[in-house]
Amino acid sequence: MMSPGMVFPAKRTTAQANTPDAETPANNRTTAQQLLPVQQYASEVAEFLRTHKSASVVIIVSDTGSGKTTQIPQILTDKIFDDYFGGPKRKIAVTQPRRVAAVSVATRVAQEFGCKLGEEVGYSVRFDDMSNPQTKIKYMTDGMLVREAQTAWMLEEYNMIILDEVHERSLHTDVLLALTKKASVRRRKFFDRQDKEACAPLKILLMSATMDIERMRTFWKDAPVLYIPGKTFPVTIKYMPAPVDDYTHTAMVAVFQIHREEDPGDILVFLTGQEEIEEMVRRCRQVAKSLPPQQANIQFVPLYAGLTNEAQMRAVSQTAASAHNGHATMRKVIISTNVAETSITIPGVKYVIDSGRAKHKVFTSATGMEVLKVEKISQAQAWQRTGRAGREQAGVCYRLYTEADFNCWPQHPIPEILRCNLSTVLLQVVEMGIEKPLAFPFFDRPEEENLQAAVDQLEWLGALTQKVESGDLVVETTADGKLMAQFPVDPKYARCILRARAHRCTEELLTIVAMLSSDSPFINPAASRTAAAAAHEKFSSNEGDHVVLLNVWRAFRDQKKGNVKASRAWASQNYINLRNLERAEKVRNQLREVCVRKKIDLSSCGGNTTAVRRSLSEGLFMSAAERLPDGSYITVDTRQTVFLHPASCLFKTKPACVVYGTLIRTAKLYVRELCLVEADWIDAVGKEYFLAMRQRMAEKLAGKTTSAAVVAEKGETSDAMEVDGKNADSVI
Ligand SMILES: Nc1ncnc2c1ncn2[C@@H]1O[C@H](COP(=O)(O)OP(=O)(O)OP(=O)(O)O)[C@@H](O)[C@H]1O
Repeated sequence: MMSPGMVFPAKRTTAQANTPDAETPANNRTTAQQLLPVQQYASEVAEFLRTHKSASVVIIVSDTGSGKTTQIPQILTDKIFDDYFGGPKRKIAVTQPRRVAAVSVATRVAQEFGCKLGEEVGYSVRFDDMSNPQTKIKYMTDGMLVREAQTAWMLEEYNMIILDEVHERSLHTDVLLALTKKASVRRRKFFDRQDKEACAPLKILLMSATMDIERMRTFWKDAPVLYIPGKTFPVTIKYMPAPVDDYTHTAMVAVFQIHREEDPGDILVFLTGQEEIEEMVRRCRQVAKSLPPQQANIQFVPLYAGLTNEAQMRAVSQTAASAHNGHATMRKVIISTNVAETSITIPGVKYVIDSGRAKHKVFTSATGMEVLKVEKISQAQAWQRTGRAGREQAGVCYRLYTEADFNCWPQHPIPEILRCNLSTVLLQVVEMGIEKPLAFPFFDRPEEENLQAAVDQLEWLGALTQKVESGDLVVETTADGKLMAQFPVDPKYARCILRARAHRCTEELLTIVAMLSSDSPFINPAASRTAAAAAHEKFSSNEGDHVVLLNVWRAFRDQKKGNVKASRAWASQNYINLRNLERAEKVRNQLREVCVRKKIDLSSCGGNTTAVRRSLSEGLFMSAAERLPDGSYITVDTRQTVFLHPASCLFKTKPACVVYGTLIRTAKLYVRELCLVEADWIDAVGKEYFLAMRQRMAEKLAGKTTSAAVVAEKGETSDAMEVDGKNADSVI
């Protein structure tokens, strides 16, 4: 709907748009760039910003694929904007909710800009920075910008922050919405006090194809909106005539039907999670083996957040094999989670298959549990997925749900901030000097109970103290909390590293936390599962999955003393993914740097893995489960029934007490990344916590407090891994 302040420029032709004048950004773009709607309206963008020069925030909305992410930042580097920015200095941060988008878009824009990646155009994602002080356009994950804000919350380094894909309402984007609002007010004050050199005003630009414009405008007090019309290429939408029971099976049928019947063009399939994707890739490869020779030109590539940067980039870039040059070519099928949902262009993709589902975090403050669940997506997300087709040519999107179903979905996703454990982000916010986190101007305020739960958790972890002053909750980070905030990991793992000082095993904990922050080091090829399992057996441990990771790391490190060739041979013999280990090594080096910088004692326990488990127990005591006499497991704090995940090395040994890294709900509530601990250890650090939690649960049961579920557990939550395959012979 049109709203006041929204500009609909008159349709322009390419020729008009490219007429150079002093008011129009210089046009040295390629023809492909010039054809993009955003480039055709470059002079309107300039006019819009000039008109609203004094506004700290502006909004640009245009269709998916029209050129917001790649073109707007480039246009803004033009010298005609010197006046707008208050001088020639230009540094623009463009945030993305996901790593793969930040890296792939930066790579593309560097090419278009004609520079080496990491120079004028760069990126910064967790554990990987390709930028330098001269970088003008820095694509970065929203999480990285929040991290930078920890040391400079006014973001003085930047003239402009572009919050891209703002519709997605990722946790960090929401923090940045509030933070940039505060920073822009403060910087304006500095500027007006003539401190112009020190701090230019901060400009904020919000972009998306599918944002809730009215709400954004309200939050920003009537921010002006520029709507850029125009599409790149049409995308035909096809719905299912009736609901499907098993979307992975239906997706597979659709893939092979497209391959058989439709024109060349790559296929992007949206599923929900790593296991489901790997399983579909495996089954597809199996089916592909029995295709007639003339149809054998098909390859399957997984894409999910846990893959290394390199593996992700391979999935999203056009390989020589899948280049469509007019001849019968290899058809690439990318099977992805929602990491490919926004911003990125995967060259060659003509068909999108959308399962209509994604794995979301759901947090219940009553139990303190954050669980990953498969849920239906929102309409905005469905449109973003559709938008991955039609970027280089006309496309088709197959929606594996009915139109009637789609029409009932919410328009926008539930913001992550309302559905996740807030402790990590709260620690960052407090470290920025925000002492009253409950009064932080969140775009959508998390329930007070949820915020309080996060503050409590951080207090239990020893990261902060809290007190009530004049009716406000005031928090202060402890010395340990300040250190914990330095590590780019969940505070509970930062606490494990800090506890390792007392047990003299910081080196080992750095390894484990780095390995947990990277993808699995194990390879399990379908064709040689038994051989792989036998090879992995030598790293096994009856102390838990963390010690297994440590064993792999130690074997890897010993191998590294030999030469590269020997290292490769070792990895291949042992079904180990060397790349993932190398990534873990990089992460480890960064964590170690934090220790060196902060003078955290670095010690090793050698073979004494009890020290390692003890450190883990002291960081993860809030995630502990114990065995009951009947062999089942419950969580120690809130007495929830859980199941040990079959992939854990402790699945068969059924220990009396464990701490765990993740909870995942499929048909059952599973705990994963298990470590064997003594009940006494967790009691020693968590006794008061357990008492408090049990008391709280008892009060709730007695109905003394109100309901605490943060998000109503709504929508279908079945996980495809648990659903029996149903026949769907033709879906398109
Ligand atoms: N890596 C790439 N390879 C080929 N073409 C690309 C690539 N990246 C971008 N493009 C082209 O640039 C166009 C604009 O992409 P861009 O990401 O800037 O659009 P957008 O408006 O930000 O889309 P979205 O809202 O989906 O993020 C794409 O439609 C595509 O034609």
